[in-house]
Amino acid sequence: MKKIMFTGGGSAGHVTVNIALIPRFLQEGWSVEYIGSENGIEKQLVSALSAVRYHGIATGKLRRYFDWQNVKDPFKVAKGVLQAYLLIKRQKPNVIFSKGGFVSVPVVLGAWLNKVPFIIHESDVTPGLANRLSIPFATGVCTTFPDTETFLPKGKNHYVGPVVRQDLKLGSADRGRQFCQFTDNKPVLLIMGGSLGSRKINETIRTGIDELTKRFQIVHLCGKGQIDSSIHCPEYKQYEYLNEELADVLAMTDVVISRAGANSIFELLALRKPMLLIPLPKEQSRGDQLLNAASFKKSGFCEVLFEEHLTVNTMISEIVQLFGNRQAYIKNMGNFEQKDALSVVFELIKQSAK
Ligand SMILES: CC(=O)N[C@H]1[C@@H](OP(=O)(O)OP(=O)(O)OC[C@H]2O[C@@H](n3ccc(=O)[nH]c3=O)[C@H](O)[C@@H]2O)O[C@H](CO)[C@@H](O)[C@@H]1O
Repeated sequence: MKKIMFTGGGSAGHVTVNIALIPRFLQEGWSVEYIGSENGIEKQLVSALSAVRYHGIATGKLRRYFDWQNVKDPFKVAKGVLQAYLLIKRQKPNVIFSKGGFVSVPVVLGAWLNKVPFIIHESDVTPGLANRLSIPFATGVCTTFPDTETFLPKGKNHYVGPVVRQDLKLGSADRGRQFCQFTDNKPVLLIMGGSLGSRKINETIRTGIDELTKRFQIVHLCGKGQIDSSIHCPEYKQYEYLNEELADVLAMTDVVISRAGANSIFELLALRKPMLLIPLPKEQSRGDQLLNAASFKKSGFCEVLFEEHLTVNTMISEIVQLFGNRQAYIKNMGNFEQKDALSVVFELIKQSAK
């Protein structure tokens, strides 16, 4: 039986592509294991898959700011490399697939030391730090955006397009309304502040709640620990994070306000949901979401509101306008050619396996 090990984590954006691919490998009779951090979101998401064995290793975060943890973290990374090396040596996978995020670096090094081929996936236009460190050792790199090629060494690039979880397309609007106790005579606005939530977006939404609920029923995915229990409004439902219910909630959704994380926006595109994107600003990131949002805007899939212009008033006027023009965005999204990226990546991994 062939064996694959997946890695990737830190935020859900570094896990969902793996979650999309895992069922295909299981269906094809592969044994599937996962290496992630001891306590990250990947552990929570992968633990729900009973057929997948999870291994936790020590990880250090690659921070862009000063923190005393930065002094301890190199030791944790070294421990993680040793753990990953020994795990891979013992488990003998035929191939490793890495979705990036800081947990993936020790795994990639462990794979390289054990001479196990590994494929990387990069969802953003520009490769993240963890992937940049890993690319020189990788067998190949799958990309969501065609433009990523310019940042990769010759011969390693495989432009595959977005890999979207199949079950997201199977939602039911009726089940979504039942879950949220919503009616079907008022439009639904979904707010996704990225997989970890966004404080700034959360605050703005909550300040504008009276005005917004005049027009919309609202589902707010606000991030861990960010529920505001002082708000009691039947047309405003808050959740830290939704798993299996997300497909149903998306099915009943008319318009979305979202960060511009690559996985989220391609899922919204696949489901033809008009979106107002508020990309994570440059000060808090390497600017990948600004590029993602610009690319979607150019194709007519979304409107963009920069965080420096974000106020209750700009947000409400932009979302009302987007809702009014929603058919135009839906039409543009209909022109996007969906490739079967999942099968392409599956074949590529299969061919690379030793
Ligand atoms: C702060 C940060 O580092 N953000 C990065 C991170 O975003 P982030 O982790 O937010 O990732 P994405 O937006 O790409 O993906 C989020 C995933 O979580 C899922 N989801 C979200 C909320 C929820 O309640 N339930 C649920 O299932 C979405 O459907 C999606 O599949 O990775 C992305 C992909 O590399 C990057 O583009 C982002 O810049």
